[in-house]
Amino acid sequence: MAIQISPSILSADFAHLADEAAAVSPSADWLHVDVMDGHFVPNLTLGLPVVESLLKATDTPLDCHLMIEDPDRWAPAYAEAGAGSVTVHARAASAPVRTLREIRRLGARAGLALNPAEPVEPYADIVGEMDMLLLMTVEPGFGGQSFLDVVLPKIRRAREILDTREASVWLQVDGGVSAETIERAAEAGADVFVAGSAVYGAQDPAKAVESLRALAVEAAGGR
Ligand SMILES: O=C(CO)[C@H](O)[C@H](O)COP(=O)(O)O
Ligand SMILES: [Fe+2]
Repeated sequence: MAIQISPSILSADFAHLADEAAAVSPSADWLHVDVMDGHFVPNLTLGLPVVESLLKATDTPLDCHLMIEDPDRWAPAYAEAGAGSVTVHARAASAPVRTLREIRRLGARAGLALNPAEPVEPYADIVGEMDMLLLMTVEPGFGGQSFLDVVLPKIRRAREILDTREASVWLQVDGGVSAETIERAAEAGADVFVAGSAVYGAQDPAKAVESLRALAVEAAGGR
C-alpha cells in the first residue's frame, strides 16, 4: 500500500478553512477533519455544516475522524454528505459493525479508531468490516501533543493482523506525527499518517506534507 498523508485541519486557521485546505491540496492525499463534541473528548471543534462547506471548497477527499458520542447515530450523515472516509471510535459505538456497514453502504470508506490503551486483538475478527484501522498515538482531544511511543508495539501487532486477515485495510496513525516520529510509525507498519501541527505549523504546509511522505516511504522500505 502506498504511503498516504492526511493533514489535520485541527491546527489550521478555522476562519480560513478553504484557504487552509488549498494550502495542502497540491500534495495531500486526504484532508483530516477532527469532529469533537465536547463529550467523547473534552474539546469542541466542528460538525456536519462545516464538513458540507469544506466539501464544496476543496477537491481533496475528506477523512472525517469522529470523536463523538453515539457515532452510530451521526456517522452516516457524514458519509451521505460526501466524506471520502468516516472513522468512528470503537468505544463510542454501540453497534460498530452495523455502523461500519452503513458508512460503506453510503459510499464512504469506513474506519474504526482505537485509543492508545485500547487493544487491537478484540477487533481482529471484524477487520473485514473496515477499510481503515486508526490507532491513536495521542489521547484524543487536542492537537500538538507528543507522539506516544508506547503505541508502537500495537502498530506492529495490527500490521500482522491486517496482513494475515485482510491486506487491503489501511492502517492510520494520528497524533504527534512529525519529522521526528513518522519514521518510527512507518517502520512499525502504519501507511496513512495524520499530521496537524507538523503541517500547519510549517512555513510551507504543502512542502511539509512532501517531506513527511519522503521520510515515511524511506522508513517503510517499499512495503
Ligand atoms: O485526532 C486528533 C486529536 O485528537 C488530531 O487529528 C491530531 O492530534 C492531529 O494533530 P497533531 O498532529 O498536532 O497531533
Ligand atoms: Fe484526528
